[in-house]
Amino acid sequence: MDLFYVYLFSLIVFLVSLSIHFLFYKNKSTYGAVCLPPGKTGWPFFGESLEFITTNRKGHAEKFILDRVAKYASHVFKTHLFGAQTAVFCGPKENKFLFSNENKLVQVWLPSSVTKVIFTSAVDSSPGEEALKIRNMLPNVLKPENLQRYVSIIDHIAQKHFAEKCESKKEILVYPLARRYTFWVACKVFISMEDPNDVAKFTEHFDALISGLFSIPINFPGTNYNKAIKASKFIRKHFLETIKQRKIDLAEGKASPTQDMLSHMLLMSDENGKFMHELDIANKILGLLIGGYDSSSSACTFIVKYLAELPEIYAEVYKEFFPEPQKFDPSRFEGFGPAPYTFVPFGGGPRMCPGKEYARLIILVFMHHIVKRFKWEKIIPDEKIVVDPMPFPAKGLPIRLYPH
Ligand code: HEM
Repeated sequence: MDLFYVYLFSLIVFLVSLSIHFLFYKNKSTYGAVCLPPGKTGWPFFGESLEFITTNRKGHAEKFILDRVAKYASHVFKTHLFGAQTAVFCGPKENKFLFSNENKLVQVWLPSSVTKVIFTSAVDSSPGEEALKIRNMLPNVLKPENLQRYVSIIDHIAQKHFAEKCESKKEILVYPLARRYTFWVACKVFISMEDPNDVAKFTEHFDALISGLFSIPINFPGTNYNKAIKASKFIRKHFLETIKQRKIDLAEGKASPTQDMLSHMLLMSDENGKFMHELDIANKILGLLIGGYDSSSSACTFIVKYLAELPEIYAEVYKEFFPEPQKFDPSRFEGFGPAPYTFVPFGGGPRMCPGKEYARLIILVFMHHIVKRFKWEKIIPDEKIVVDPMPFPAKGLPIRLYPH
């Protein structure tokens, strides 16, 4: 599993570092001559983005980070990515520092190029305030009883996908299957969208958004960045229409208050009894889709990849994880786990991923369906891994299926 975690680790480091409004930059005038970490800020405007993107596309996302860690002999270095001065933090000590200093020494922040795609000018709060609202809202929307309600929906979608895409086939592409599955689940669970034509149209726009989100921010017709902005407008417009219709349906009793995240968000008020604006809701749903789509489908794909490479682990998974799963037996977690602050797939501290339980659920259902039905082997033994912005196998991870 090492490779996946290296990629995940570097992505986390990247996300964490991008989202830090670090005091070196923000409070320079207040603190006078601050001690900047070592590093280079590269070319004007481009900074080191081209090198970052190139190493990612070549499948060596970790190289950009590890080269600099070695060169500067430091787990903190400065660079310039996607139009923004950036400090990259890596290593357990540095993770601990970040996770325990949110809103004290560091604050959530996004490059303006990313904010321009995700949010609209009509939102007057900062990305930090937006993230805080999502963090406060999600536990309510994704609380265990709601997740429990979604299990049968998710299971139904997984069954449909495996029946349609795998049952009569000897070979399949895992990555497109995982993406299609996670996107269908999100469309249904977030906004009750299930018409195949709507979902397909939506997927196309969403893919354009994701691939332009972390690209060189040149807003010119034909660039990935320009396509991402257009896609984001299309998706938001669709969300707004859905939200308006849902309000009517809820008022007329044609929609259920618990049917999906959208109903929950519409009916949820803050401590002052204020409800969320329609545009606010549209932005939040878009943010959740961005946070959850690539990450979950990439995780599903890599689990399938590693289970093909590690048959002894597959055999254990097939037997299902624990001899007496219902028994209260905390000793099963004994032994040497990862050292603190070294294994942080969902981040840590106040910014820890608010979608982690939902993510675990959809990944688990996906794995349950594939493991229960098949054994498999990889068709391309050394398939290249590309990172854009999450890691994925360059040819989509073709596998040969062997039904049980
Ligand atoms: C395997 C799947 C996933 C992984 C590995 C993952 C990982 C992460 C990580 C590392 C962060 C922290 C980033 C930072 O500190 O800047 C994060 C934040 C976030 N994740 Fe996830 N995530 C996953 C799935 C999801 C899903 C399914 C959703 C939505 C339902 C989601 C929504 C979010 C949101 C909204 C944030 C921002 C939180 C904030 O800034 O306060 N994630 N995720």
